[in-house]
Amino acid sequence: MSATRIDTHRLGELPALTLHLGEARATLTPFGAQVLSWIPEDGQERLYLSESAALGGAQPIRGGIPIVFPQFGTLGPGARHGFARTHTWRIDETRQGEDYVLVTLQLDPSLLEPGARTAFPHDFLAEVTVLLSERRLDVELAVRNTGTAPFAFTAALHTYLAVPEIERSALQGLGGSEYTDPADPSRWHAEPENVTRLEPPLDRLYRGGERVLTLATPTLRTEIAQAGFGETVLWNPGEHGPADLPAGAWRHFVCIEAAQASVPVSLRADEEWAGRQALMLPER
Ligand SMILES: O=P(O)(O)OC[C@H]1O[C@H](O)[C@H](O)[C@@H](O)[C@@H]1O
Repeated sequence: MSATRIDTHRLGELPALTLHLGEARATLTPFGAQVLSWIPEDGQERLYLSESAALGGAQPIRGGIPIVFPQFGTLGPGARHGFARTHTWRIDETRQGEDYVLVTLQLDPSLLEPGARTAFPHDFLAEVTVLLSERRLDVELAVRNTGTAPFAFTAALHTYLAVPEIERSALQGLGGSEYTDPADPSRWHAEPENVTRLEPPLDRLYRGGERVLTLATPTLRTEIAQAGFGETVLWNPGEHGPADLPAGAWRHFVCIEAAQASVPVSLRADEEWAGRQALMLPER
């Protein structure tokens, strides 16, 4: 039996929780319901967090697993990538079993700054569940329409995976899919190769989600699966990236995002949608 525990602490200005299960651990903050670190039982950090990430509770945090909701990118009238990543979620539940540790966080309109509702004036309950087990981390985003009228949204789990050197990393499992530009999903291209070399700048949205991807670096292999989300986005800005990435930092991560971006999710009153991403150590 593994020892489980949840520690509370601070990261910069932000409150944080670290989930422990034996040697495995994951750290998250209620600001954005964002996972910031996942270290599975092999002791190797799998998530990238920028050394220049804003940890003041006002700006989005560059790294970990940002929750994108209710708008992916600029595909709508609201804030870029939505308001979920810049609001503090309520911790709804923490639970520990013999082989897991779980935290659930919630966001609803009562927690939003007034301006955030202008572009998305709907009644909703969003729930993020972070589940740590010895060899995997599961993150789920569930959204319920708690109002009386239908609404639509786009969303993603914008996961930053750490790689020692992006030039020596590859992603297996996308062969046979089609991809497009996430900012303008109109023209689609075939991806004939099953092993995608990661050559930034990279910004691609792939159709389909029912597959297991393997991120392979000279020293680490991580498997990535998703459900509910029908698309996968690969992103790395290359050397001309945003200001909250130090020089050269682009070489040390790739975003592999479980997304629902080009096709919005529509929910009628009382309907719920859920999407998940699992990060896993390969079978021994
Ligand atoms: O800088 P951010 O708002 O966090 O966005 C970072 C990136 O997210 C996604 O992957 C989009 O496809 C990119 O076009 C965007 O640049």
